[in-house]
Amino acid sequence: MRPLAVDIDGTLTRTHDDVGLDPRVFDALRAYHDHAPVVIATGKAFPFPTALCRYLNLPNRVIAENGGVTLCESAGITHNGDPEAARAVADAYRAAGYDLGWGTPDLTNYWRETEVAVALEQPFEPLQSLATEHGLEVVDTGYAYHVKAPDVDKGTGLETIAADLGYEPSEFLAIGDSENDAELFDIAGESYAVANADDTARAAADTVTEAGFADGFLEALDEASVDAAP
Ligand SMILES: O=C(O)COP(=O)(O)O
Ligand SMILES: [Mg+2]
Repeated sequence: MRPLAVDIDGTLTRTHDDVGLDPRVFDALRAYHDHAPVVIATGKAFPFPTALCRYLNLPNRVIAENGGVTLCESAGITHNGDPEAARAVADAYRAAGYDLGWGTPDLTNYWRETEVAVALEQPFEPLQSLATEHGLEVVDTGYAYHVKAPDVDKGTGLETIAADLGYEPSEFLAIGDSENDAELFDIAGESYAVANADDTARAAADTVTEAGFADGFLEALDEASVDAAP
């Protein structure tokens, strides 16, 4: 079986409004790990995927902050991107009278080290211009705007983790739902967008599942195991 790189929000969750994990994914991920490595690849800050690994009792193989932070056995923790520029964008956005939109405490950004996330209800245009001014880009995951370095993404994160595990990125199966998964899909050998995926993810994926959210994830696992692997 191929090693697996899987997104969290929109892929392991129940619906768009119920962002809780579908409990069926716990057994599915643990069973997958019995055969091949599992990498959690997310836009969320570092503690979220590491906590997921901890409570699934899986090794810490994590791409967080859209590649801004990675963790794997031998490489340990890596930091990538331009955290100063991301902080400068957040400061300028606030100085212009806008808010990151998460309330207090802001647990979306509290542990975030290399990028900044802004709630989708907040004005996009000023965020986009400030990001461009600072050499950054804004990615819309369907759950947040992420202000990040353009040369860092889940694909570059997978390069780090794959090398650490002794695989090529092209040996991986990737499953996700949004534009922050596109580079992961490009570099993986086999990729599935779940049915709720956005246009960018659908276009980048080899296959779009019939079912959405966790049902789509489980469907992708079934299909991928039929198609054998390296
Ligand atoms: O936090 C987000 O905005 C998206 O997270 P995800 O990459 O796990 O879907
Ligand atoms: Mg997602």
